[in-house]
Amino acid sequence: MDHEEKQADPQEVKAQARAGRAALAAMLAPVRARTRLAMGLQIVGAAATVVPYIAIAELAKVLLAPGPTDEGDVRRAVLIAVFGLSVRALFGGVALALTHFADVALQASLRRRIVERLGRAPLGWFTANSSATVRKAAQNDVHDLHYLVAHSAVETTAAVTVPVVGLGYLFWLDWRLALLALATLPLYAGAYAYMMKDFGPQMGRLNAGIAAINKAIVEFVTGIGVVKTFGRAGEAHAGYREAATRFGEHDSGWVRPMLKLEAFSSMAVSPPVVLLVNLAGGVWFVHAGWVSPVDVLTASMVALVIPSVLVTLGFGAQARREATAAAQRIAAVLETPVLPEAVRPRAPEGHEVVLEDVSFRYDGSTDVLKGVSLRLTPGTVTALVGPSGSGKSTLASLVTRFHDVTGGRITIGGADVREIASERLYRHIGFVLQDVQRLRTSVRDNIRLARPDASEEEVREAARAAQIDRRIEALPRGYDSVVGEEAVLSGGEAQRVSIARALLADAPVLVLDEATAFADPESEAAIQDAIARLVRGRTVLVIAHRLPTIVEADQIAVLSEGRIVARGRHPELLAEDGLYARMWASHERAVV
Ligand SMILES: Nc1ncnc2c1ncn2[C@@H]1O[C@H](COP(=O)(O)OP(=O)(O)OP(=O)(O)O)[C@@H](O)[C@H]1O
Repeated sequence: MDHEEKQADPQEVKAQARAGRAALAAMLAPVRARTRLAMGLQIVGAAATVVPYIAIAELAKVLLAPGPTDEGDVRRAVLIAVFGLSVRALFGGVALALTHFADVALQASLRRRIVERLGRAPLGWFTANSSATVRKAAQNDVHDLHYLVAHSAVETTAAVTVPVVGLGYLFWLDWRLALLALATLPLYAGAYAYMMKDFGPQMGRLNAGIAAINKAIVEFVTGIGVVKTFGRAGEAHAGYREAATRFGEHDSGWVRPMLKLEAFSSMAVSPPVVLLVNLAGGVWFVHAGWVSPVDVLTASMVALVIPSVLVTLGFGAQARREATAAAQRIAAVLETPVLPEAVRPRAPEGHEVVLEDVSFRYDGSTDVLKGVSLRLTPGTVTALVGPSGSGKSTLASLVTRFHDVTGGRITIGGADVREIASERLYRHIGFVLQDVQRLRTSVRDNIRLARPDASEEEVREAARAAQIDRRIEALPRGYDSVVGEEAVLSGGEAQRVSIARALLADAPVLVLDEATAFADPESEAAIQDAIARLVRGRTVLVIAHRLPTIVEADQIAVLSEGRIVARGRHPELLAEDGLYARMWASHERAVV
């Protein structure tokens, strides 16, 4: 196991942090004005928080003063306290409402921008991985901004304003009282600075330790079958034990002393200690004749408020860190490459598909397809065959414009696919792929995805032709069953739903990836039958895995390492005695 603890390059970490802050600032720009207004209101509201304390002190002075109590003074003190509380509630409430409205607007606009951007992303961009990223960005990451926008700005403002105004009042009252209110803070700050001294690298080591333990657990669990079979449980445990021991050593070496220090520093700002210091010091001040007992009481109340600022600032910093990371992920999704839409779109005339000298690379350096030219005549089936990795799926995905070619061009009915408006393109071209697109909605809606206005009879007709109608009718709620919940479909069944969808869409050009392995012969025959119906009369490009499709195809294109190395019908290619004949021979051997 690798125990090397990788330390990130500090320059890189700094650049990352800068990029994160910039992404966050750009994302929050639309709500900045409202956030600032809310902070302004909150300063007034928070300053008013101190007013009742002062009013109570004044009231105490009035009540404790020798001689008869002046009712007018009492009433005035009470009114001032009520006024302070009201201003605080009103301004604080409006400030929070403003930031919450800003947050709702920001979330909605970010989600809209994500959807709008993804609507223009090439379909080839949508993989399982990218779907997870998008889901995380649209749900969790956008939500992670909530605390920062709706709460943090306003709460931090309040947390800073209250002690500052309170201290200002204490300085006005007596500077010694103000300093007394701050007396325990240097202890806290000193302990905190000491804890933070080595924090970054130590946390890195701690996280590396946890990662090592997790890795050992995953290794053990995923290999448990092999481990048990060969009676090696002891050895497998050793990896975990070693990782756990290292973690434990580090834990006792750094974390435990830190925890003691933490407890000490928290105690320095805890209410009992603050109260004790202020009252004890206050008693001394009173004896010295510097202040009155009522002033000591007021100062103690203000001193109690001060530590709360530390907690709120801590939360604020944490929220900012999380929001920064979230903003970076959202920014990445918002920068998803998009397929350019033609300014003056063209309409295809006819259904012939022509690939002219097409090249393609995923990564900007290696050509996966090199100078591929191919003509797909309307009403014929072209079968793509070739070894694994030769570029068959890539070629099919270019015809459906899941990606744009990096060289050459592809035309449908004489128009470059890049010049056809995408909505029109997908009325013209249908696809049934292995990685079957199943939506979490009713089977009916899955079938009529391309034609939402299709009648019930048309949906059923398509399902019948795709040989899936009886299976759907046997589902708990028939066509209303939700795919993935009530309708758990096997690979073969899902592909037949896709075929029904393509039949209903009735696009004249069809790209088809035949399923490789759906075991039972009944399902196999049903799919074969459904496909035969589907391809009839269309321009078809099929990634062929089944013998009948290949043998009966009007044209077979043999791909090898991104080039078409042979083209023709089955008997012609066999006679050429090249790659195709070799593939055929090994296939026959495998079948026999
Ligand atoms: N999304 C992708 N990003 C980067 N490279 C890819 C991507 N998809 C495929 N490739 C690479 O392109 C080459 C052609 O892959 P492709 O899937 O088109 O071949 P294939 O003939 O369809 O293979 P198979 O029969 O195994 O499905 C391979 O080297 C593959 O690694």
